[in-house]
Amino acid sequence: MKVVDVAVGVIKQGNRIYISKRADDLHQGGKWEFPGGKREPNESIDQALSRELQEEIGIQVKSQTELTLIEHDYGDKKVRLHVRLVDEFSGEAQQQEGQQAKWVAIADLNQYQFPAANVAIIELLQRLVVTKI
Ligand SMILES: Nc1nc2c([nH]c(=O)n2[C@@H]2O[C@H](COP(=O)(O)OP(=O)(O)OP(=O)(O)O)[C@@H](O)[C@H]2O)c(=O)[nH]1
Ligand SMILES: [Mg+2]
Repeated sequence: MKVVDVAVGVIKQGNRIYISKRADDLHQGGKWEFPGGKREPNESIDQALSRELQEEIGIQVKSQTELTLIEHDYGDKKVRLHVRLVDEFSGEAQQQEGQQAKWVAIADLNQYQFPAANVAIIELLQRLVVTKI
């Protein structure tokens, strides 16, 4: 099965992260996610992330740093998540297609249901907080 490259943005303001709810009819629908999406042909991950965050939540990324790379096989789909920390941006994060979204303290991320591949991202964020990024 072909692996799908996905640019994922962990958008951070203070100790809070922006999460949004995936539409019910999508892959892993109804779960919470970090905004982002599939890389298009001829696009770098940087470009894909900037485009997706502009399209999905209306912000302009000013800096992105690599956090981690996660490969996950959902059985029906294989993804490679290129996870980036975005802590500088302009504009106000707001869902452009009306999905639910919220800013959540890193310590509280466990209270939300994410796709299985995200468990490792949340563990990493919580570890980084303890050691202070
Ligand atoms: N955006 C995003 N996708 C994730 C996360 N975790 C995770 O497993 N994925 C998977 O990555 C894949 C691509 O994400 P996506 O559906 O946002 O892609 P997209 O915005 O390009 O959607 P589109 O196909 O409707 O244009 C999906 O199969 C999704 O289940 C996450 O935290 N954020
Ligand atoms: Mg998306």
